[in-house]
Amino acid sequence: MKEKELNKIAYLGPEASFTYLATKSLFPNETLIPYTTIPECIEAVSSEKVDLAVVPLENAIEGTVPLTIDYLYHEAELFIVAEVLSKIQQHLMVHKAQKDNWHNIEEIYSHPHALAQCHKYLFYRFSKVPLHQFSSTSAAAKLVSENPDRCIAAVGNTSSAEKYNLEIVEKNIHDFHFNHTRFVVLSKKNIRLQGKESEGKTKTTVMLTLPENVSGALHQVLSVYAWRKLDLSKIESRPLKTGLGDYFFIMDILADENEPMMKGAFEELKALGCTVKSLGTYDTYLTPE
Ligand SMILES: O=C(O)C(=O)C[C@]1(C(=O)O)C=C[C@@H](O)C=C1
Repeated sequence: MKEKELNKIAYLGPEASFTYLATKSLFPNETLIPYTTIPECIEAVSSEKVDLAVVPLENAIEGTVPLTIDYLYHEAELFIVAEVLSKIQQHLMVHKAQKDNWHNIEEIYSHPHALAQCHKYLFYRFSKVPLHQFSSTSAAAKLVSENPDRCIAAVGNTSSAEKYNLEIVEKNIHDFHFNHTRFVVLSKKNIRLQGKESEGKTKTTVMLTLPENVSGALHQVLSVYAWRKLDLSKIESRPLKTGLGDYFFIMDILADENEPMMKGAFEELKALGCTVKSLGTYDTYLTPE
């Protein structure tokens, strides 16, 4: 598929969310369409309302975004065609009408991942203030902008503060300095995003289940990769939702799925009784800081 055909891109919005910034950095000239939730973004690309969707997959402090991983395994037949890594800085913001009153904040709104990234700050500084989970950081900022009379705050980025005309009253409130989020670009087709300057890293994401009641099955799976010198950059398990103790594994391998060693690995995994689902091979992009 030629890149000029990929012109409608869904993202977790509204405008100014971290996902928006990641999407805009990779697709500056395309039509970006905001959706309220991750499942809505995934559904939009699955039903071909859009060509691609960009959603968060993993954060350096909070780990995997379960909704994204679980939808990719259980609900959708999609491929990852690129990943974008973004630096994340969280700030506390209020309506400009409340800027001198912010020590009396009564409620704080943000995306659950953003609240969790600032857990220590919020706990020590605003321990009695209720925290409300919202669909995104920018949706929380928009809510604050629509309520000038309420002394409420949002946690989010500087773009949200600018877009919704809010006052940042405390900067960099995330608990750990190294805060990055990994976003993935999803497509119905197993294509590779072309024509953009990538970091030069190639990655393949695989989801697999182990054969039942086989001792050492995970060890066998890891040896399939190990003797071929295929470098795993991530392994994680998620519940299969069929019972306690039932899991699927997500593995990222730093290689192209079309390499002979990778093809051999997939064949061997299947012969061992694993189910293997590849989400495709893709490149890594960075958003400018
Ligand atoms: O709320 C946003 O701004 C998002 O784009 C979502 C999201 C996430 O799901 O992790 C993205 C990056 C940050 O880690 C916090 C929130």
